[in-house]
Amino acid sequence: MNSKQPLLPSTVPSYSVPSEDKTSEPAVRRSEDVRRFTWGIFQVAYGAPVRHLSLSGLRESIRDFRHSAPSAWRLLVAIYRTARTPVTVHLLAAMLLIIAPAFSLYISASILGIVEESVVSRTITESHVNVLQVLVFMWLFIAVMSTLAHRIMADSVLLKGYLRHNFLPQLVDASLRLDMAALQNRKALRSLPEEYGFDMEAPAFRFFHEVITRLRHFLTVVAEVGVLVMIISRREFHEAQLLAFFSFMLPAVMLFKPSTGVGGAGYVFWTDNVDYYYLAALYKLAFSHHFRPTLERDGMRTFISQEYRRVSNALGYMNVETLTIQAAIQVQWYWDILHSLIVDYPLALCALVLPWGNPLSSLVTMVIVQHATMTLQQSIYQLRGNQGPDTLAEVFGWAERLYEAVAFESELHRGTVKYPQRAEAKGMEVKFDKVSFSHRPDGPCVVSDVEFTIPAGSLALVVGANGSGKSSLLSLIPGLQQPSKGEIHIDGRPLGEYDIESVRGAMACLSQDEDMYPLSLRANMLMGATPNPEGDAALLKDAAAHGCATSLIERLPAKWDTILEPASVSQQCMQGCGNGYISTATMNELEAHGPSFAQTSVSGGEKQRLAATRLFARLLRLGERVRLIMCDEATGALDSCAEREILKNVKKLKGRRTAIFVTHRFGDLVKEADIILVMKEGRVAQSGTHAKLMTEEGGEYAKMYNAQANGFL
Ligand SMILES: Nc1ncnc2c1ncn2[C@@H]1O[C@H](COP(=O)(O)OP(=O)(O)OP(=O)(O)O)[C@@H](O)[C@H]1O
Repeated sequence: MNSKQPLLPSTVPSYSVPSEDKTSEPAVRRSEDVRRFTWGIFQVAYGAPVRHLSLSGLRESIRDFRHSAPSAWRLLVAIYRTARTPVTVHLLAAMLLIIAPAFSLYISASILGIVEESVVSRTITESHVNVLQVLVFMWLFIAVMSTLAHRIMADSVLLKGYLRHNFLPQLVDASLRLDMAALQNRKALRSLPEEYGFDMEAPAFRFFHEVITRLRHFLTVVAEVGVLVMIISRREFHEAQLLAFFSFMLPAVMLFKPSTGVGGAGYVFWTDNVDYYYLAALYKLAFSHHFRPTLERDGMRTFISQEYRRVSNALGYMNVETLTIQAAIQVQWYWDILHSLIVDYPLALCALVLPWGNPLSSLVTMVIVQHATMTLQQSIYQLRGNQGPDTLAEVFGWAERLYEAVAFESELHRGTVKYPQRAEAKGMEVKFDKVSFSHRPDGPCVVSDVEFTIPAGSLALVVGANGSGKSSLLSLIPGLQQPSKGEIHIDGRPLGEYDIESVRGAMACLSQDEDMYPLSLRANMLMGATPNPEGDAALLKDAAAHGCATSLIERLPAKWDTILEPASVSQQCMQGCGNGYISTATMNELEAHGPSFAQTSVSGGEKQRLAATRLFARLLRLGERVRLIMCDEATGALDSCAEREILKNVKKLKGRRTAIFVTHRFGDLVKEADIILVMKEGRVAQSGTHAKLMTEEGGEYAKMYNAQANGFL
């Protein structure tokens, strides 16, 4: 959708239906790469098809092939080594499917030849009978074998299992190596599985399947045309002409007929019709339960209902269903007629020329034409249907991208120095030396030229207005983001020189909006720890007490085993893929016996209690190893008792560690802080103790403090 398009117009302008219906004959308006035309209320844009036969296109394809072929070959070999037996079976099945239709065509023509000879000579010899029997037996054998081969190719369960087992652990590592910067880079992500793909396709299978299937379908057509040439060479001139016509016209029509009205190119579509977007928004408001509480609360039910009717009337009977346009823009009419004559009704054309030939011979030719066209049709449909948007050269490119993803190494952290575990250390010293940072390379600096030192063991506060850069600043300390300028020093050494995992191992952080992982609460709290059946229960109890979450966990349905947001997996067949609708009784069965993926809702404050409990579990577990505690406005949703209690507990456990708190609430903490950094528009506007900052006249800190203090008057 056009981002400049206002979604909810203040006034709905009158709507006019486009005068021309250009559905069947797209009116091309632009001759550059992207072409556009109007389709009902929609604008359609598509890339000009580039897959025409041209020397430059051919050269480009060959160059792409040569570029990607080594990776493709490497991946094919790796797949073979991973799953020798399933791959061999798969390849044998593919070979059988290549020769089966051509062979069957050959056998049927041979049988018809024998029948024709017998009718002409009015006798059937014993050798003819023997040959006939062998041919029929072979025909049936091939039919059975190709049915089995189809099943093997379609199933591929074993092959997928091997691929999953071999490739997924590598991809898991690759994904976990992606740092925050890389996560914003779509190129780095494009070959990694989607987060919802757990029970979906096996890695590299699609590549293998595409390569084998495309080759198979191509070779199948070649083999069929080859057999047809053999058959034609044995027929009389008149029939041979007829056969030749169908053998070459049919593949030509089928192959050259564009698959859609835009030549099979991918396309996008949108509309500038404001009513359309307004109606879509009203539809969502009416049917989404998410908005029901606010709509009910504000008494908007009647308004939505009336507006829906009004805008629906304004839009009239225009089709707003994008499914039709999504599915396909129809091909030009003359292609459909040509297709119908040559491909769908070949026998009608045959019958046209019948009176000029030998009736028996023509009859045999008609049967051969019937069989040949059916077989060719099927193979060409498969060949075409299998062509996704990518060419074979592009499919080869998938292998290259997979290897790129597996080989990804973070650009950010190359340091190797382990952060020292000194028992006598007071805490972690954090120094910012003229540090600047922006979230995007071309974006504004959200941290600008920041300089400060937080001595080891001190308590530091970061305060400032919303958007002043506090969280961004904190994210630089564990190296989640890389400064664009300047350097951060930890205990006197540049952060970049450290093995970042070891520095992070010495930190315990709590951020603003922390979600629980889709695991049990117990697993959340003890993640990474060696299981200790006796100690764990005590640790969890202690952590929950510190995080004010004891009674909350008691109330949860499965206590510590509760999973707040389980990672759900599919439990239903896909309709429209040969499966029918799932009956109510079947759904009831699933509900009664299947595991529940229902989410357990907790309030914002309860979520923060659990996140705080996780922080305390880490602190209690790692003990002295943690030298820096960072809390980024982690108590904003808590009631004041819980907030006070949790902060008191953090301070209690702080010990000799350094602690950095980002806060908007100027409670007792400000008076205890050794250093307060006041952020304003990405810069440290002031720094010092509370007492010092309060004396700085007209200072940002005093203004904020007084505003809050006066708020309670
Ligand atoms: N991932 C991001 N991508 C782009 N810009 C971002 C991103 N995160 C934050 N920003 C922008 O950076 C600026 C500083 O945001 P930051 O979250 O650091 O401020 P803050 O002081 O912590 O705010 P608050 O008090 O509201 O939590 C803001 O303008 C924000 O919009």
